[in-house]
Amino acid sequence: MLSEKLQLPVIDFARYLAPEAPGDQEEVIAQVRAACQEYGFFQVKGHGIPVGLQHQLLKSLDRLFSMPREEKMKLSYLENKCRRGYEASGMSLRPGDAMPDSKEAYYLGREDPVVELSGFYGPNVWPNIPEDEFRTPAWEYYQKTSDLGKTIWEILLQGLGYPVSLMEAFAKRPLVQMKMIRYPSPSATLPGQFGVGAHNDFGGVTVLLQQPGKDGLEVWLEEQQTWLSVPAVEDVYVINCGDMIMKWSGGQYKSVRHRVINKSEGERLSCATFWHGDVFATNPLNPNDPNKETVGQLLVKRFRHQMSIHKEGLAQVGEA
Ligand SMILES: O=C(O)CCC(=O)C(=O)O
Ligand SMILES: [Fe+2]
Repeated sequence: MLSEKLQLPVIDFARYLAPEAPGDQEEVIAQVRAACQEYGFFQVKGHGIPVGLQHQLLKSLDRLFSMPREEKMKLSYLENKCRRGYEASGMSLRPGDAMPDSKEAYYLGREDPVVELSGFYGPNVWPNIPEDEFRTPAWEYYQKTSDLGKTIWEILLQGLGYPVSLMEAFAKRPLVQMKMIRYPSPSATLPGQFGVGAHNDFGGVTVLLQQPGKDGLEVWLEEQQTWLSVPAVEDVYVINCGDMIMKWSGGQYKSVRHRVINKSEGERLSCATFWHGDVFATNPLNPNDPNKETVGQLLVKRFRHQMSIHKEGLAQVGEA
């Protein structure tokens, strides 16, 4: 079957980050544009994130999720204004899903000293683990993937003919959320239960690290009406566009449905960094867009019920 031979394009970012020949960067921009138009997803090598840091990050996830359940529950994201911290297995259920996700997760975001805008900005929650075993590698990794997310936004802008300078306003105080995830082994998963049920990512660019050798991510191919499995390859990132990008690019860049089924024996780790943009920024993918909806307003619309936003916070982002 055609779908069995299909694979998402693998794009070498070294040619964008450290071009050696004229036209190198333009080539990468064209490859990313084509992939986002066709699949809404692509893979990246030559991204500049050291493989040693990826290993350290996965080790820190292991360390975190191995904590006793009671200790993890003390860090619950539901108790936190900025929704940082721990989400237990069975907490995410999308409308129409038969069963909640089997995954457990831990959320980090920007490290701002005080809670602002009802929780859009604020400090992280750090587990009681020696710093060099969690906080230091996790934070370094957060920053590196955040840089990569920003680079991808720059490339997406240029793909539609816009200058990189638009990023100045868009990246003023960008909302960047990191979601560390552990999936139970297939034998500990209920029949019909997904690691993560089918969904579209909400916002901007997603930078995903899958634990090498632990396949699980599947992407919906509308034309073939089938799910495409994306192999978990060492040092290769999976990138995709969220709904905000699809909306703002007038549908030129796709946001595509995906899900996770842990296929390998044993647990599976992954880590996704979601790069959205400044709370007050408007559409950079069409600066003439008459719709002046902001990143913050779109986020509130989608997550109003999951966030701890009160009236005052809604007014502050212009969503009274
Ligand atoms: O764990 C994965 O491979 C993907 C997770 C995902 O799609 C998400 O958290 O939005
Ligand atoms: Fe996703």
